[in-house]
Amino acid sequence: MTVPALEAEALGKRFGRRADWALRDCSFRLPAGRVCAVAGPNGAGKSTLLALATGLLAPTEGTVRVLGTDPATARPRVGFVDQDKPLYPQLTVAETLRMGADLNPGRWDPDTARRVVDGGDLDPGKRIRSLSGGQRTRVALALALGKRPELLLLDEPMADLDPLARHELMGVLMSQAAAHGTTIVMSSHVVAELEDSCDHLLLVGGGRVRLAGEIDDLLAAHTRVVAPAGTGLAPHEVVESRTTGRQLSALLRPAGPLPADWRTGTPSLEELVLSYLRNPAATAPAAAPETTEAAA
Ligand SMILES: Nc1ncnc2c1ncn2[C@@H]1O[C@H](COP(=O)(O)OP(=O)(O)OP(=O)(O)O)[C@@H](O)[C@H]1O
Repeated sequence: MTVPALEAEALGKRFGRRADWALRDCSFRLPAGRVCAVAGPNGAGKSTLLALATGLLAPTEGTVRVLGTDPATARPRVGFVDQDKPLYPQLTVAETLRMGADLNPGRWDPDTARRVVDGGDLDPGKRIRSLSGGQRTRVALALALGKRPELLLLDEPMADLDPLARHELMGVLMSQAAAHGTTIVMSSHVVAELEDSCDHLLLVGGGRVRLAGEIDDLLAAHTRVVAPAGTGLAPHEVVESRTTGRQLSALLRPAGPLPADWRTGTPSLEELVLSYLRNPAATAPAAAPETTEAAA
């Protein structure tokens, strides 16, 4: 079995003894080489999970292993772009990239870093403090990618980019993943945006991992159905059901063949995610071995 890129075991974090848990009972395994979406609403625990993986936060309970070791040891092999994109405001773009090269001797890939910066027509002589939010994101991504990380952790990387820049930078990320087998983990609220790029999902809600696994497997395990109101849905696992007039609509995990007179369809990733988030009591499907496993 290959070493997972990220592995959490009963991981939990709370900020202070009396505080609520920001993240709790979080267990999953992300194989290397995947592009993984970390989705969930505001305050779900996405940033906390990424900060624990970088070692910037210490767990209150449980463990997280990164590239087969502890987060501090793995740090030289990990790139991280924080939601706040911390950069030195007084440095120019060129000086920032030089700093990236100095901090990563033997690993630094100047061509990739320059390609990311050039894609935004950024003047290398401009100071970081005079850049827009989206331009800073571009520099932060250039720094993280120039490091040639084996694992790239991105917290809301696309939030302040315009649609063109988003598309272009997503392309850069995907080509990096394909060329170097980089594992990418990126958080976002916009699930539809991740559907085309990501092959794995970690859905965090209320501080717990609600769903985890290969997106294709998760979608294939669920069916959208429309049946006459009052239809019994047993023995199927119901994630969500709603009756409007004479019609019952539901998202199920079928336990066997469905009646031929039900209308059925495969949900979109967004439908799946929203159904689980609207229904906190819905349980996750059992994970397949050697894919991301949730045991929340
Ligand atoms: N430094 C901190 N001190 C105290 N509480 C914190 C701290 N950081 C996060 N929290 C709390 O932990 C919980 C999870 O926050 P987190 O930032 O991980 O969520 P998130 O899913 O990234 O949210 P968003 O999508 O809004 O960025 C929230 O209730 C938040 O208030």
